[in-house]
Amino acid sequence: MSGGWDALPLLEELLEGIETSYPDWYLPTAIQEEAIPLILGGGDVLAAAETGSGKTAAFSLPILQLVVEHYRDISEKKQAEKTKKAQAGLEATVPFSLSLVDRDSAMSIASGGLCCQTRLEKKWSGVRCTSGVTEGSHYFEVTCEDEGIVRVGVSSSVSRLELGKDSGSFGYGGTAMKVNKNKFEKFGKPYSKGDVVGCFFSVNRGKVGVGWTVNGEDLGGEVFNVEVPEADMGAGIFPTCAMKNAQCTFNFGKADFKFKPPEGYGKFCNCEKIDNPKKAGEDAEGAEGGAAGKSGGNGPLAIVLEPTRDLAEQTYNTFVGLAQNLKTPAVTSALLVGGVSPKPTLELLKQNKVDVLVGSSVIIHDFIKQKKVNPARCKFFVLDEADQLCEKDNVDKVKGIFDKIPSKTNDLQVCFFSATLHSDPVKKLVAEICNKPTWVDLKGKEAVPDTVHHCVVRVDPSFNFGDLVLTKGGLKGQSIRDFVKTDAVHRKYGKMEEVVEWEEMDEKDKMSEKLKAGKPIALIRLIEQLEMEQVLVFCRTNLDCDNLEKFLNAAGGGDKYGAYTCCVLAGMRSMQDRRRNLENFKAGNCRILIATDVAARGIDIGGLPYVVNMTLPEQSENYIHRIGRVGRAEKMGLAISLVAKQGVKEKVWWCQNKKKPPQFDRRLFEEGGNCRWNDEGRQLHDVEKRLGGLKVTELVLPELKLPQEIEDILKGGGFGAMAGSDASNPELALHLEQLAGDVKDLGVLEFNLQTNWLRGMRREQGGEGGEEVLADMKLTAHASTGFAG
Ligand SMILES: Nc1ncnc2c1ncn2[C@@H]1O[C@H](COP(=O)(O)OP(=O)(O)OP(=O)(O)O)[C@@H](O)[C@H]1O
Repeated sequence: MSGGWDALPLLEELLEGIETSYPDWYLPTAIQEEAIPLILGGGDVLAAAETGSGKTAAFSLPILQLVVEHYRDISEKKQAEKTKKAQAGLEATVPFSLSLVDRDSAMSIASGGLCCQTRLEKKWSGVRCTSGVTEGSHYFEVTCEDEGIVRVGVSSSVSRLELGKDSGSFGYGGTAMKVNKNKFEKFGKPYSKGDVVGCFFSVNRGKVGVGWTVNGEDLGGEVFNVEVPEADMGAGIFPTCAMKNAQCTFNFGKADFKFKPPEGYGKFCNCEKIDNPKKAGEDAEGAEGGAAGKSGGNGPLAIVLEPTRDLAEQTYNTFVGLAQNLKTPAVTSALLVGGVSPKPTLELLKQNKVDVLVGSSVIIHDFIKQKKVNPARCKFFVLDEADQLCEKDNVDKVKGIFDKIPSKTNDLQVCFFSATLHSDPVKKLVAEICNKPTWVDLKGKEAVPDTVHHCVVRVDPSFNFGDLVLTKGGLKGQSIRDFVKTDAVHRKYGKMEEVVEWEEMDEKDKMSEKLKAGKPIALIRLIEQLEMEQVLVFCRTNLDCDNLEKFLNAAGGGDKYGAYTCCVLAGMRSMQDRRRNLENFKAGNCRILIATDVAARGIDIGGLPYVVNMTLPEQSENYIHRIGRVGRAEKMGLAISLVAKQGVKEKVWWCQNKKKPPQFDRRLFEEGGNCRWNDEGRQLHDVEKRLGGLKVTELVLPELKLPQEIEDILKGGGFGAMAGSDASNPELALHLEQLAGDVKDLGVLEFNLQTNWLRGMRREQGGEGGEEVLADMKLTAHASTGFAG
């Protein structure tokens, strides 16, 4: 049982996006419940679930969230960095402490700003005080708290932190050496852990004098007294230390000194200070991040591949719909498919505004090759309808794209989605591009929704189709056969030059041709008998689609009120045509959508009741995808396949070389031509095997005898209605009856409450006029609850 959308770890804005764009998605589907947390958790995911089970949202929701989280992460890191730097800037200006910015990065400063430490053994790390002087005589102390080498002294604000290297820098180290201008001289005595080094110094009109004490012992007064060139003086002279693997604590005089300063030198903290000019730098990156929180290179963060342009467009629309309420940051999706100008997307890509790029594998591959899409930043790679993407022509493109993504550095997450993921090519690609993927297999091999009923109608070509007349449409009363147009594979009904007369054909060819002519007629009988409001019809080839369209138009196409209005969704049509046709069909302006496998895979047409296969698909996987256009989102669907009567075969075009039909060679493929006998028996066997049994119904023209369970559904809610909404369902009917009683009781209760309250009011006010209101209320109650108060 679903825990609801709230049980999924999705952002509030995405839940709002669902509510706004898809108000009828009351609960997540099973694949959404399984896949969303997995994808959000990171790692590669392979998800197989039945057609129409909501797989698109199962990957688009988590991908959108991961994109948002990626940007928020960057934003947060920048914010933290900024805060750290701001903090550092603040503390860097606290007077008489060790600067958090004027220091080497290996030098850490403890809170309080007086204790410093470095663990580098081979390299000097230094730090200067936040305050300095340009005048006067001053004293400070440094206590050594650790083994390691310490060098204590003063330096100008422009000197290097490695004390003693410049002319304005003076140091005395634990190895008993003093240093200025990088000149080391033996001096004083060694000091180390536990010793207190005092530094007394004077600055007077560009002259700097420096001397040291160890544990209170003066080592000889100002042992340096030198003129410092103005350019090396910077802003002034600052207490400084440099160390290797050591720790020490400064005392600028705020606490009592351990040893008295030499005569004439005051507490450094009492000086007329100048501030260390080195402040926390501006955070250029942080400024760029801004409210949108977007940065980190160009190119899309997610690439979603689809096998066809129509599907890519559909998935792109889902991304846009679900991302509606994402504002901080907003997530931009873009589409890149053939047949649609790429300009707007390329412009967005140029401006580095594309977060999710959805497109067909071929086109995205081309644009990557042309360097117009940069996959360098891609972190999420989704293969929808993955089994089709693994087919011969596609798989090289997919691999080509994958190879260009720096998968290791980007920690790339790869997701495969499809109704059928068990083929060898899929397994091979998974092994090549996935890293220990998690499987979500909700249906195993038979990823078919329970809401789809299957039915095979045997077409007997020996039936005299010429006797059938149309009962509807503009040609009502006329024989149908005159309008049937076949693919001319037998030359009888086509407009080919070498017409072969019917009498010249052998029996096998005649049967095949009659079968071809019989199937569109059977389709019309089905549409009429089942009173199909809408149906999606699959044909083998573009040519078959064209011919069926012509036949249906002749039989009664026309506008949306025509008996057999139809439009085509096939690969040979332009993108604009396909889009318009699909929209027309979805809007209910046309009854029959004729499609090829390539065009209709994954297409989502809400509540579609019927699919008819004019011929079975070559691969049984495609049967799953075809029939998956119905029975979506828990709606009932019926899939009917027109299959020849046993023993009869249909000759079909077999175009391996992609020649256009007029150039087709009608000889069989084995003889060097472009034809072959379609093996429907084998195809049916494959489908039956995949589904675990199919109901075969013999076609009896003009009446079709439908299986009882289909008749039952037709008498109940019908196909296209929600599963379980069948009014003949006695349990449901009982439940509705009980509910109706409760609703009625509630209405009575509310009515009584309100009338009593009104009567009370009336009595209080000494009462005129209340009766009218009561009468009014009674009317309202009648209207809303259907009973008298
Ligand atoms: N949680 C949900 N509740 C109700 N309907 C949903 C839900 N999620 C998705 N849908 C709807 O279900 C239908 C099928 O969704 P989708 O196209 O994502 O299916 P699919 O599993 O990708 O199918 P296919 O394998 O055919 O491509 C769509 O109309 C979609 O709007």
